[in-house]
Amino acid sequence: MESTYADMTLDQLFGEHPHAREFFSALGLSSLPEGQTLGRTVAALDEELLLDVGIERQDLLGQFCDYMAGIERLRNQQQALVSSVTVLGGRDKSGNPENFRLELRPGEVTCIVGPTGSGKSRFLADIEWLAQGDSPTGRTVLINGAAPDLARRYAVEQKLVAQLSQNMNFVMDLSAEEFIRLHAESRMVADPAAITATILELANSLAGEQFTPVTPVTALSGGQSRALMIADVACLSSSPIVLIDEIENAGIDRKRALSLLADQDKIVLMSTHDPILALMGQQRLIFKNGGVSSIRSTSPAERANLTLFEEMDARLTAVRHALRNGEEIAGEF
Ligand SMILES: Nc1ncnc2c1ncn2[C@@H]1O[C@H](COP(=O)(O)OP(=O)(O)OP(=O)(O)O)[C@@H](O)[C@H]1O
Repeated sequence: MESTYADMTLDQLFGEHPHAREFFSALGLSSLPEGQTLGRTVAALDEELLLDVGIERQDLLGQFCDYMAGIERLRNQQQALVSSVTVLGGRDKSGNPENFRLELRPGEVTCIVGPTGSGKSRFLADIEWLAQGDSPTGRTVLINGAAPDLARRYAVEQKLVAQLSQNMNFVMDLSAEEFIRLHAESRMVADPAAITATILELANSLAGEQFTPVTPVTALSGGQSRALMIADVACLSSSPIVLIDEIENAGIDRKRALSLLADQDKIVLMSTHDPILALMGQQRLIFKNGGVSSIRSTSPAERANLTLFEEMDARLTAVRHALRNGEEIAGEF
């Protein structure tokens, strides 16, 4: 394991494992050269710096591995909490039975597509509510194959489901840093300052437009709030299920946001009208008239098309930027 981490560059390491950064921040080693491998970085660390943090150079990688193994254990515990979510079909708006049994596992992204008003948000609401045949759709949600107990349905702490919805309005008079730090402290993490810094950095890497730690949460744009909440859910929330009601048009790096959540072994369900997002999931549910009309796995051919659509999207993004900069939209884009 030590050599795997040692051979990764720091930007790779921090990109794939957001928690890795906290280990170094907690040691006071926050400004590390990100282009270098971890092994080289450790070899080049100043002797006095190491003396200050009280750690031997040869022990640093081993301690880092222990820390990462601890993070993995925590993740497994969370996974043990919810190893599957099963949704049993109910009925569509006309009362026709849906006849499906859907099993969702940690680390999977499931997309929900269908025309406006076809019941996508209702489906997410059924999961959020852990419906037991008692919602307008008559669907039933099982956790680990069984009906969840009442405490789970009404829990305010340790909620199973975190929800990211399209409209996010903050009403608190706090800066982004204060807001996240309050959350970190309430979750009693070992180093709230370090995790707050990680979340703010991650959110900025997802958001199109940067914001600073002192930006009031009420002044964040839609995309920035969205990015902040995604980073927060990925790093701080213990909820194993994440429901996302549309992240298109939010001006954030959608692909990274999704893989970040899936990498944290969350069960991700996302309602979307965006074809790129719809093909990013492992499977998609197609809605009609309030019911699931079919379930499709993303095929290899669709994945190949996704690459093409992403290139088209990148071109359109370039046009959008050029328009915003007042440029003429002519020639190659
Ligand atoms: N199976 C159902 N039985 C009864 N009512 C339903 C059913 N499914 C959805 N509805 C109701 O239909 C309305 C529209 O559904 P919903 O808001 O979920 O659509 P949507 O696909 O999310 O639309 P949009 O894409 O515009 O957000 C809601 O009032 C919802 O409660």
